[in-house]
Amino acid sequence: MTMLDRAQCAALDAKDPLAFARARFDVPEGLVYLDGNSLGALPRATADHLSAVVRNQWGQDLITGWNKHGWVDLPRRLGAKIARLTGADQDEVVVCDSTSLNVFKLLSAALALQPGRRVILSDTGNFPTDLYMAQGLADLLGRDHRLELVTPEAVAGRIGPDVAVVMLTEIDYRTGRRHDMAAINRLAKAAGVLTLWDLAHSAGALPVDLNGTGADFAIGCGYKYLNGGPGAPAFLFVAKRWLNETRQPLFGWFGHAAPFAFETAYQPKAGIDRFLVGTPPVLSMAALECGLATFDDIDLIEIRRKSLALGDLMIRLVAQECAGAGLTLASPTDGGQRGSQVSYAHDCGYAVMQALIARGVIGDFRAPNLMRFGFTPLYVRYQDIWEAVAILKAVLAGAEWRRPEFSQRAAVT
Ligand SMILES: Cc1ncc(COP(=O)(O)O)c(C=O)c1O
Ligand SMILES: Nc1c(O)cccc1C(=O)C[C@H](N)C(=O)O
Repeated sequence: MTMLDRAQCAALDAKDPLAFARARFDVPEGLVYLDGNSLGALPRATADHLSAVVRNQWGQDLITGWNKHGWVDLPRRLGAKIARLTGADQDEVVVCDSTSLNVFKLLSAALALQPGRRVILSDTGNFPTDLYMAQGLADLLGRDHRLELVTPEAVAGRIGPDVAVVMLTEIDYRTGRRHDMAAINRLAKAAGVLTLWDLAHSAGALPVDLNGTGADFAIGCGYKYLNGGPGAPAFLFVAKRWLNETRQPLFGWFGHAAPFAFETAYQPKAGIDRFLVGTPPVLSMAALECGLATFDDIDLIEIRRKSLALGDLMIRLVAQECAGAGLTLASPTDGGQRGSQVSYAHDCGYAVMQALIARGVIGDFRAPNLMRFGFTPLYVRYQDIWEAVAILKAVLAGAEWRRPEFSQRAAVT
């Protein structure tokens, strides 16, 4: 294979059809940001928009803002934008609460549709909060419900008549390995099993086709590829066929048929609104609105194409520049099996990542030994990958990562 150099990476940027989108973000000068899979970068419009919402809408219009500025419609308005990114209809998605809470709500709703089935099936690589919420719910239900974990490869074979729900994260947060959503949905449907997908590492990173593949339920994050800011509200999807069949157990007034009638008895609203609980966090939603606007006029096929090209480039450059330096690729080499990140195992991965961050290359570390690099095609350039690998090579060749401060674990990694 021919050697790649910086000039070739620059040439890829020069003909990148998504290059214009970087101007939609404020990425600090001199930084290579490869952690948009954990926290998306700041959209250029967010600070002014938030300031206007605070000063003009809240400051001037006070309580009248709920009607005057459509604050009350934000969960549906933003949900409709996420629907476009996830292959859903506009009335099937709503923005609310956190991913964890939405797991609880939708898993409860799904289990209630499956009397007589007791198993929640997931895989050992799933993100812990999803597993914890399922364990908590199974405890609460106390009717022999249980969470069963198998390896990702064994999920398809385990789908069967005792399984109520198969709950999976499409893209593994550690390795970027991708589940075949269409195949799992097909198998599940044939066995009478419902599906609940976590799209935290999918939404905004690759085209998702919830309805086309027959998904039943899904949830996802607003602060990763959707660029909604730290702690941005999450979203949830319920397929139309279940919308009025299901209820979730958190009977909050925003899910009530007539919240401002202030009745004492709960009556769920028709449609997706019954999955709302309480008052929407308007300022956080205003930030997420700007995050979602970064996708305006952008084709997700282009995003996927560039995301895979960035990942392939990283894999090729690391093989070329860092051979024998103790890195083992932990992500699929086949792009079709991979999300928008590449991870490497290294015995001292945490310290190496801290040394990289100190030199302006921001990725992250996941225990026990994985260094993660995420690619956000709207603002990551091919030259950034060159830069990241050149710095990785220098860090691995030197001794700076052995400095004691780089081994001290921070509270949040
Ligand atoms: C797959 C997945 N699900 C859920 C979460 C987090 O959920 P929450 O936003 O409720 O903290 C994350 C990351 O934080 C994640 O990677
Ligand atoms: N949600 C996060 C947080 O509150 C602090 C630090 C990181 C996160 C993350 O999103 C981590 C992320 N879900 C992961 O893939 O590991």
